[in-house]
Amino acid sequence: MPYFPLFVSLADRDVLIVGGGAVALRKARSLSAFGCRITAAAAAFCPGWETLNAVCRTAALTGGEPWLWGTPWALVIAAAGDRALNLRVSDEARTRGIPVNTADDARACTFYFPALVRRGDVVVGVCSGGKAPFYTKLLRKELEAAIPPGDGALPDVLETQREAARRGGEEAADRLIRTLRTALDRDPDLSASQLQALCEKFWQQTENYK
Ligand SMILES: C[C@@]1(CC(=O)O)c2cc3[nH]c(cc4nc(cc5[nH]c(cc(n2)[C@H]1CCC(=O)O)[C@@](C)(CC(=O)O)[C@@H]5CCC(=O)O)C(CC(=O)O)=C4CCC(=O)O)c(CCC(=O)O)c3CC(=O)O
Ligand SMILES: NC(=O)C1=CN([C@@H]2O[C@H](COP(=O)(O)OP(=O)(O)OC[C@H]3O[C@@H](n4cnc5c(N)ncnc54)[C@H](O)[C@@H]3O)[C@@H](O)[C@H]2O)C=CC1
Repeated sequence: MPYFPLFVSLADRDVLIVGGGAVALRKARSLSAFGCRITAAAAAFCPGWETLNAVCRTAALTGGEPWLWGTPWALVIAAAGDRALNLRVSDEARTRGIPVNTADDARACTFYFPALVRRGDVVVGVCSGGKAPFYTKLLRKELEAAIPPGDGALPDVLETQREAARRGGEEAADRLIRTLRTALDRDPDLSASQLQALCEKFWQQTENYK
């Protein structure tokens, strides 16, 4: 059964990552763009953690340590290189009703970590139902190439165009987006007011626009 992509706010929420290797770091990097506070706990941390705004606690763990569970975590990621530790962390999180991702066992996950493409507020998450992460990774690379970098500027300006887009119809609305993309492709530094002006010009030139 496929998993439903639930887009939730992590702003100002606490996330626990158990593990300090490359896999834990990749997940921490992905999460750090979403405004959560990250606490990582591991016996050792690989290079790269120092560039992240994460609280790193160095300790050999069994997963049942009371100090690990004193915080109301929004999410828990079990990504240590120790299967027994990851399973214990997964159990402890599930007992508390906390969504948990277990990096070495798809069956011990209550949610999967997606491959991500992010352009500002535009977020695409890819998942293969836990079956083929290397396929998920390829799809992510293809989507990276398909979604222009400038798309991150679109939601803020298009938010102001919803009524006009409804009145203009779907075909015109699609053309408006392509027009803005072309402009951003030429000049990625266009300001919000310049984009707004382009929208107004677009509608003035659009036939049948009432
Ligand atoms: C269930 C899941 C749980 C979870 O969320 O971690 C899971 C589980 C496992 N992954 C394993 C291996 C690999 N995972 C990757 C890569 C990624 N894995 C990610 C997600 C997920 N992986 C979840 C399912 C997602 C889905 O439904 O598709 C991505 C999308 C997100 C991220 O981790 O950031 C990220 C790509 C990000 C990107 O590129 O954008 C690579 C490739 C690489 O690293 O280059 C390999 C090596 C190749 C291989 O083995 O296939 C193993 C075996 C471990 C072992 O044998 O030691 C398990 C355990 C198991 O399958 O039970
Ligand atoms: N889901 C995914 O995307 C992938 C998952 N994996 C799995 O993810 C896990 C981690 O992989 P890597 O980061 O490459 O491993 P790694 O060996 O580089 O790092 C393991 C980390 O776990 C910590 N650790 C291990 N036992 C511990 C203990 N008892 N107490 C505290 N810390 C402990 C180590 O200190 C280290 O920080 C492995 O189980 C691997 O099989 C591997 C590839 C991709």
